[in-house]
Amino acid sequence: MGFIFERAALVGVGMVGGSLGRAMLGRGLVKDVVGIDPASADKALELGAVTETAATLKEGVAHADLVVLAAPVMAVLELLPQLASLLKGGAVVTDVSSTKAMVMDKAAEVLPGSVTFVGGHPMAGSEKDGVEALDENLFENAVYVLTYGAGDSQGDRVATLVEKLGAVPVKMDAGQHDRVVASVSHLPHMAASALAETVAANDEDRERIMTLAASGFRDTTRVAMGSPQMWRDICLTNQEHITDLMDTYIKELTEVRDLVASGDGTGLLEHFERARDFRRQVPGRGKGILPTVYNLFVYVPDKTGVIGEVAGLLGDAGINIAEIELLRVREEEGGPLRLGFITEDSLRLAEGVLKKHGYRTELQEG
Ligand SMILES: NC(=O)c1ccc[n+]([C@@H]2O[C@H](COP(=O)([O-])OP(=O)(O)OC[C@H]3O[C@@H](n4cnc5c(N)ncnc54)[C@H](O)[C@@H]3O)[C@@H](O)[C@H]2O)c1
Ligand SMILES: O=C(O)C(=O)C[C@]1(C(=O)O)C=C[C@@H](O)C=C1
Repeated sequence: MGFIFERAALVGVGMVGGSLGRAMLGRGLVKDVVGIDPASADKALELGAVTETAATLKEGVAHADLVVLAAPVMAVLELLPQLASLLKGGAVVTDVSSTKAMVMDKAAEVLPGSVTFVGGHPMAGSEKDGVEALDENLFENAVYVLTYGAGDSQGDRVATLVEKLGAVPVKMDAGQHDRVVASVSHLPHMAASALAETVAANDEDRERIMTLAASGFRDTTRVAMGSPQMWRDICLTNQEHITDLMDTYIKELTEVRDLVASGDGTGLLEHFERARDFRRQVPGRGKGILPTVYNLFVYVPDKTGVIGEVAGLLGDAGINIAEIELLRVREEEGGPLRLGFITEDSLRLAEGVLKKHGYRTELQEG
C-alpha cells in the first residue's frame, strides 16, 4: 500500500499526537513523522511515535505535506498564525482539537490559499495525558469528526487516512460539532469535576469516603482525572454551548433536589425512569455506526501473568484482539476477562484455542 502522505509533522506530541504518530507509522500511512514539541519530542522518538524531531516550527513543517496540530486548543489558535508563512505550498493542515468553530475560523483567517485546512476531532481518548500514555490502537473503531467543504479532495484524502487508522470518519459542520460535544463530552466533564469537588469538600468523612468509593463514584467521575489544561482550553473555546447546557443542568438538578426534599416518590420514579430510558438508548458498540464487537468471556485465575498468557496464546495463533477488559477479580478466585473481536471468525478461533488450553469460556455478541 502506498503512503497517503509522505512526510507528516506533528505539532504537539502528547497522548493524542503520540497515538496518531505511532498509528500512522505502524500502518504504513506516512513515510516520516517529524515531532515538534519542546516537552515531549525526544520521548516520542524513543517510543516510536515520530521518526525525527525538530527544535523549531520552521524546520519541522518546511517539507511536510501533512501538518497535524495536536496541542491543547488555545495553543492551536496561537500556532495557526505562526505556521502561515512556514508551510509548504499544497500542504494539508489538520488538527485533533476538541472544539472546532474557533479553530476553523482562525485557520480560514490566517492560512494562505496555497494550503488546505481540514478540521479533525477523534472521539476517542482517555483521562491520561502525555506521550507515555499513547495508544496506537486509540482510533480503532472510534468516530472521527472531520470538518471540510463539499468537493474538497484534500478533505477526502484525510478521511481516507482516518479510515485506514481503523476509525469511522463523520463529516460535520463546526458549529453543529461544538453543540453536540458540549452535550456528550463537555457537560459530563463539568458534572464530573463538580461532583468530585463536592465530595472532596467533605473533610470529616474523607477516609471513609476513600474506602467506600465504589463503581458508582468511579464511573461518574473518571473523566475528572483528565488534563486540567486541556479542559480549561475546551471551556474557553466553547463557552456559549457549555454555559447554556450548564444552565439547563443546574435547573434539572434543582428540580430533582426539590423532588427529594418534598419526598415526592412518584416524581422521583418518573425522573429516574426517563433518565434510564434515555441512557439505555445510547448505543453501545455494534448498535450505532460503529462495527459490532464479538465478545468472548474467559474465566481466568488470580495469578500473575495470566492476561499475558491469554493474549500470547491468541497472538501465536495470529488472532487479533480488538478489546480487552478485566471485569471483576476477587483475590484468589480470579474473574472474567472480556475479549472483543471484530469478526465472528476470530471469536470462534479464539474460543477454540483457549478451550484447548483448558480455559473456561462463554460467548456473547455485544
Ligand atoms: N485527551 C483526550 O481524550 C482527547 C481526545 C480527543 C482530542 N483531544 C484533543 O487533542 C489535543 C491534545 O490532547 P492530549 O490529550 O494529547 O494532550 P497532552 O497534554 O497529552 O498533549 C499535548 C501536547 O502538546 C504540547 N504542546 C503544547 N503547546 C505546544 C506548542 N505551542 N507547540 C508544540 N507542542 C505544544 C505539550 O507539550 C503536550 O506534549 C487537545 O487539543 C485535546 O483537546 C484530546
Ligand atoms: O474518555 C475520556 O476520558 C475522554 O475524556 C474522552 C473524550 C470524551 O469526552 O469522550 C474527551 C475529550 C475529547 O475531545 C474526546 C473524547
